[in-house]
Amino acid sequence: MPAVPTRFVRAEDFAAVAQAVLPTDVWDYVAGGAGDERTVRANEEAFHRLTLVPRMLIDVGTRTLHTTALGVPLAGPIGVAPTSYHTMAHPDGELAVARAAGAAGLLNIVSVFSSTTLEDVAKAATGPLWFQLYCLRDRGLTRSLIERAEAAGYRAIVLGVDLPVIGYRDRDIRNAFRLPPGVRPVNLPVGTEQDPTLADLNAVLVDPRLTWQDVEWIRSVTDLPLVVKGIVAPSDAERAVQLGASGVLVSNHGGRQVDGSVATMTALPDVLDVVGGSAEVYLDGGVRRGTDVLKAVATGARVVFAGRPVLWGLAVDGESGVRAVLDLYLRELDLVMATCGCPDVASIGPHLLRNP
Ligand SMILES: Cc1cc2nc3c(=O)[nH]c(=O)nc-3n(C[C@H](O)[C@H](O)[C@H](O)COP(=O)(O)O)c2cc1C
Ligand SMILES: O=C(O)C(=O)c1ccccc1
Repeated sequence: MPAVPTRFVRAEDFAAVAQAVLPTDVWDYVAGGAGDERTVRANEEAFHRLTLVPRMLIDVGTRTLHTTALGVPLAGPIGVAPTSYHTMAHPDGELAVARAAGAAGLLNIVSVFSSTTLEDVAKAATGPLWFQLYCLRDRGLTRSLIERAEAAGYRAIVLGVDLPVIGYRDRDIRNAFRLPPGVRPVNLPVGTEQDPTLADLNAVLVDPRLTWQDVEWIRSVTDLPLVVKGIVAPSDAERAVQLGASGVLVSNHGGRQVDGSVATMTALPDVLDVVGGSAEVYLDGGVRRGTDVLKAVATGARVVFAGRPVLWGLAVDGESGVRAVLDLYLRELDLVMATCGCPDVASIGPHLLRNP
């Protein structure tokens, strides 16, 4: 086990310490969501409503959590969701997260709004990386980012489609939140002299006129598999797959975009009904415990991703804090698989759910 105190028994134990060490406005940026934060809570509550029906007298003496995503071997069906500006949380930022995810053998999705260049993250990484892109107003720049990700060894493009503009986030508005000094979107050509709000930066760069035609264009300019992130409507998932997406990441951006948006675990079964046979389906939002991972995988998710908990670990203790958070997910998942009668990921199925 990593060198962190045993008071960290669950991922959420890192939240309280992270809150204590981060500046208030940075904590609010990470923790907060859109509006009254009903969807932030709904994501977690949807997991709580699902109940498990463990199975007994199955040989679980030898267990493995191994799985794959788009052919990439992984130590488990949990990964790192893309989040912006990791050096806000810890000076080692994205490098610490990449090292921790690699050491754990887990998939790491790197945000285009990283505060470390995508090339430097790739050099530090020892495990698989996917690159999360927002389509920018400047299509030449968008294309060059895809080419840089290909050259650096990223194995998929994850196109974020749920952020035409940044949602109405009460906490950030109240705090007039701005990027801390020295924290910049270094993949992108923006000056270092301004003192922009996130919404300003976003409005300058990200294209709010994006449509399905642009998804086709992005699909056409790369040989990397395409994952569309930020979908909750089954018809949107269907269209993404028709246009050539290999995967769909069911996400409401951690409740940060549309307050009142459906919880991701509520949306997941309907998305699976439509595209589950033809694409891999992933989920994020409110995944906090090994039981949550099990419930999502039992419903049909290939891999689930954690956003805020990774940032809590990063704020608390850099690389080893992230490693500790990821290890908690794996350890909890291993034990809940054993106690539910699942020796491997393939044996996790809807038979374990009370309301499949
Ligand atoms: C501080 C923060 C920054 C984020 N930045 C991005 C981003 O740059 N790109 C992206 O696709 N999603 C971003 N997200 C959304 C996450 O990828 C993910 O959908 C969400 O955090 C999952 O919910 P969870 O935090 O409850 O695990 C961000 C989320 C947070 C909390
Ligand atoms: O804060 C976010 O959730 C996010 O996705 C984002 C996107 C662009 C710039 C900064 C943050």
